[in-house]
Amino acid sequence: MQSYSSQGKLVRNGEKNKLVICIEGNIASGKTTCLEYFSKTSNIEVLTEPVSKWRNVRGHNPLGLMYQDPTRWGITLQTYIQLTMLDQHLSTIVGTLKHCTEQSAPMRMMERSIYSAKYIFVENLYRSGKMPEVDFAVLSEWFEWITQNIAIPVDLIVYLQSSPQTCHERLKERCREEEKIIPLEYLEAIHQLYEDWLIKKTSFNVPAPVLVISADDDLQKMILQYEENREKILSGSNV
Ligand SMILES: Nc1ncnc2c1ncn2[C@@H]1O[C@H](COP(=O)(O)OP(=O)(O)O)[C@@H](O)[C@H]1O
Ligand SMILES: Cc1cn([C@H]2C[C@H](O)[C@@H](COP(=O)(O)O)O2)c(=O)[nH]c1=O
Repeated sequence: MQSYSSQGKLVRNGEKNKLVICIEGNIASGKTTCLEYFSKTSNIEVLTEPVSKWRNVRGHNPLGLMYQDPTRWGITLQTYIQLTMLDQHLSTIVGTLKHCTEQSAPMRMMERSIYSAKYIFVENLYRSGKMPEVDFAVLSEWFEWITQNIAIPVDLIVYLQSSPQTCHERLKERCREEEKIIPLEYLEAIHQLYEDWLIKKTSFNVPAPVLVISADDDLQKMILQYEENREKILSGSNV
């Protein structure tokens, strides 16, 4: 079922009042770990990034292909990520939902967003000269059509701000096969794009207020920070 917002955008019925929190941050900054922590809270629907789809679409691995040859496969991966992110934003299917007494949780926490896929990763491929102009133009046309015609509400962005060095260490520890070739410079470029977008606010539209949590700490200290910020996060506020 669908309806239209006052701006004429397509809206998924029943989703109008759901609070949407996006957890943003560099690769291996601790987003999934954060989502796993909050998944223990009642009435929160948790949606992690569909990385398994990006690693296996009908037997193909666009994530792996992109890291091997970004110029050839960047558009393929990013087109698919844009689709799967849109699907996540619009999905009415309940994610990891603990102790939820309602049919659909009043709050959704999701890992990244269609916005960061475009403003961070597509942008990085393009700026680093690894995405041909025509691929960037086609992806941009798709993104603009989607965001102009479909309501993709986000109420709060939680930015896990971490140093690229920390991410590099954690990435090596996590040891995802496709990511073994990621150099520190790649994480530095992603970090800079995140900082320009969410801290300096000089690059692209920021679709929601931003709550910054420093994410270089060990797990125990991160949990303390999540508890200190719990009320803000669950009320969708950064103040
Ligand atoms: N605060 C932390 N301190 C140390 N290691 C962490 C911390 N948070 C996450 N990790 C580990 O770092 C790796 C990346 O974390 P993950 O949550 O998967 O990051 P992301 O989802 O942002 O890519 C995982 O191996 C995870 O267990
Ligand atoms: C959104 C997005 C992600 N990727 C890549 C970056 C990482 O290798 C994985 C996601 O893993 P993370 O630990 O959750 O950061 O996917 C990409 O290349 N393009 C994108 O738009």
